Amino acid sequence: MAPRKLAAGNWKMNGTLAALAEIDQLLAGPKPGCDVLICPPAVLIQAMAAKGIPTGGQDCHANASGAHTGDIAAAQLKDVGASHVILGHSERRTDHGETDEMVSAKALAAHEAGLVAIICVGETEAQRDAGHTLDVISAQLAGSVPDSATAANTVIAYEPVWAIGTGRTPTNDQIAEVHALMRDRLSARFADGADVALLYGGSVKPANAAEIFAIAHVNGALVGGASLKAADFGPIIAALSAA
Ligand SMILES: O=C[C@H](O)COP(=O)(O)O
Repeated sequence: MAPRKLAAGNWKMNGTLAALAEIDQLLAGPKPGCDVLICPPAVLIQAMAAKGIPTGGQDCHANASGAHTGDIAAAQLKDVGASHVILGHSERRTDHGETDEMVSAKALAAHEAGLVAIICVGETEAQRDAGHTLDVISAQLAGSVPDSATAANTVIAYEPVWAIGTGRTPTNDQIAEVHALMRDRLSARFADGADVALLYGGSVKPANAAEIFAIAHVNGALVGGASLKAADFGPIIAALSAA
């Protein structure tokens, strides 16, 4: 089995019920040649899933239930229609102090609840400038991906922190280097590591999508800002379908 192609939109803390109509219209067209997923704020998951839109969460707690005010369990995401959950996004790692160990525990909880975990890794600009990118990615993969991972329940997203929301992207060679490393590491550790989908994320837009999707071991994208507008996300889905 080859990795499945996935165009995943991360709405972050954006969007309202009114925004669902636009994305609904986009996905109502002919079936694309790739999987499409929208990860809206948690309060919109149920309404989005009810429209038949493949939907994911942006975080979950490592525990199945309990006294954790403000948190959401993986099974609760699943209960309202989510199929995936983004974990370890750099904004969670920075804003909420999430460590690799915490991300791994959350991913295990997601797997146990029957969700696909989209586990994010990525270096800061300082780490890249210091020549530490490959070491950082290796350590994040080793620490954030639990032993329960398979190609069916896990997707890895490479998101250089400095490329998120900045309009800057790595060179094609830089993306290729990290994706090849991730493929090697996953293949060495997991029997079906060659089939785990690897996404690139960070300032993906219609103008650069086709070029990024042509890079070896790039199986799709985790798209932030450009997933909020059908006029932008549509061409990205089309580029991945054609890749
Ligand atoms: O999860 C998505 C990423 O953080 C990328 O965001 P962006 O496409 O707005 O740069």
